[in-house]
Amino acid sequence: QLTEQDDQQPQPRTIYHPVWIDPNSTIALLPDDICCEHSYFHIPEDVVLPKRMAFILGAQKSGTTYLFDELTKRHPNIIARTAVSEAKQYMLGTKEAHYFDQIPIYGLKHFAERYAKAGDLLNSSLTFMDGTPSYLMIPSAACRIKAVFPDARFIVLLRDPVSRALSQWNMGYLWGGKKTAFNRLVHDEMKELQGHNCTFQPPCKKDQCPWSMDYLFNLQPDAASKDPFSIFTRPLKRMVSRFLPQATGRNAARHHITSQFATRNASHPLLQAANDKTSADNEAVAGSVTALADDDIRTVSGKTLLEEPDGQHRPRAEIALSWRRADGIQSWNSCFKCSFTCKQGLHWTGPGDDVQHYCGKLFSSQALVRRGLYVYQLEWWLKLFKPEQFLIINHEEMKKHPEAVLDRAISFLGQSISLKHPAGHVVQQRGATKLRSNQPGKDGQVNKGNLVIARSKDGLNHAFLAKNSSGWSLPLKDADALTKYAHTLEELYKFYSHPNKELYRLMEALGPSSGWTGKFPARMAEGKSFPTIA
Ligand SMILES: Nc1ncnc2c1ncn2[C@@H]1O[C@H](COP(=O)(O)OS(=O)(=O)O)[C@@H](OP(=O)(O)O)[C@H]1O
Repeated sequence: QLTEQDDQQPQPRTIYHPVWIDPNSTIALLPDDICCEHSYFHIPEDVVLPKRMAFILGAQKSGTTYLFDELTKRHPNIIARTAVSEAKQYMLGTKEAHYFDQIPIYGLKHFAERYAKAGDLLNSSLTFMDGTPSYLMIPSAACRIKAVFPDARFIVLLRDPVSRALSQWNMGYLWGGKKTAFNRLVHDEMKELQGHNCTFQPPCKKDQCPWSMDYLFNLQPDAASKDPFSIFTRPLKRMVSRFLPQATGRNAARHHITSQFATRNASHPLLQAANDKTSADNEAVAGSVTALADDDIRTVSGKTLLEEPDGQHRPRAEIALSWRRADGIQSWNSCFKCSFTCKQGLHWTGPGDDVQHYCGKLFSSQALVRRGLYVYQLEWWLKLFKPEQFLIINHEEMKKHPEAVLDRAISFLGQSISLKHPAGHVVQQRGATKLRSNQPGKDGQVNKGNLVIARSKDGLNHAFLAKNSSGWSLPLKDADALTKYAHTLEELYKFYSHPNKELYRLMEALGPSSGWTGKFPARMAEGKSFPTIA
């Protein structure tokens, strides 16, 4: 019998693609990994998608623009999407689609159509590229890409996380908006991370970290002297709730799954080697960390909070675990949640989703510090894709040997390096706006090698406008930044030394085919990386 509804026009069939996770995978998803479930979206049946899709995933400020431009300008078979207009060529034009990292998401047709204007999507000799550098740190983006392009290829450029952070801060500074000091941003983020148990980092020895009490006294003497403990309240509350005997059912369940995860994770063939090596390190730090963690808990509560309901003390080692990477950052995802960039004014994600929850409310979206925790980001991507789908490049190497890196990237994308044009050449792609040539710009802007340095006072706009060759470098807005923030930079180098080590171990586990070589520089080359405004 026909109902009123059946009488209506047939609705287009909506297929939501939950993200596919290999049922045989030895890597388990945690409850906090649910953002994959929230990443579903509609794939229309009639949408035509590129047969071969590749992404430069990040990291932001690691030379992604240079690489993207060189690949798409100099290789006839590596195709960027078309620009809407020449004015928007460089920002959100051809390079950064920002499609998989936003909610609400536009229809896939919207994503595909600008690629379709640039080349035949079904031509399997063409590789289409999206160079959005925030994808790497957004777990939900990985889920979505998995649903649409499970066989995509990924290029990941990684730069020393400290100079990367400074470069990002400088861009924001130049970009306008709120001019917050670099050390202030770092400090706030560190607090935020600790508040979410998202740091492997041992709690600071009081006077040794830039985000320590002493540092805060210097930075904000008024606030700190009025209520010194307010500074630590939130992070410690989290710790307390985690270890209090009257743990909620959720916490108990979570703990159970966490242990399972640790076991399953350790048995994953890819990560096993890395984990084996890491565990010795973890054991080494556990003791000192335990004492510090204990201290902090006691300080806040005024009593011992480590008692089990039956009066037993929890083993110290278990507390220490919370600061260890394997358990402390039990899931990269839980420390980034299902973060997305929210498009302003729109409030839709999907059935039952709470948009606000995923829109940078839990963590600051700037993520100066988090963006540099590459190893955890990569582990997440490696949960969803095969290692051979990744090429991971040290930014240092690209600086020194750009042509060799380009060749490697071209081969990795399955293209022939014999078709690569010399530097400065622009392949005219179908439908693409003509790119400007490699000539020095107006207003004293000069090309230095492949880097464009704007010498004008309002550096950013000019740097963008002057971007007449691949890659771009922004003048350091605050010429004294390196001196002013020397202490914070120094502390950041210490902070990253552990995750960097873990990164190198993961790279070792992946083997030479990952593309990774060398290490990050131990210090920033003074005055070299950051030109100042003349
Ligand atoms: N060929 C080459 N090799 C190595 N590094 C290079 C290259 N070209 C540009 N750059 C440096 O890359 C920084 C900009 O990175 P991105 O293009 O990824 O920035 S962005 O994320 O798109 O905003 C930017 O860093 P800073 O100058 O420190 O800001 C550029 O100097």
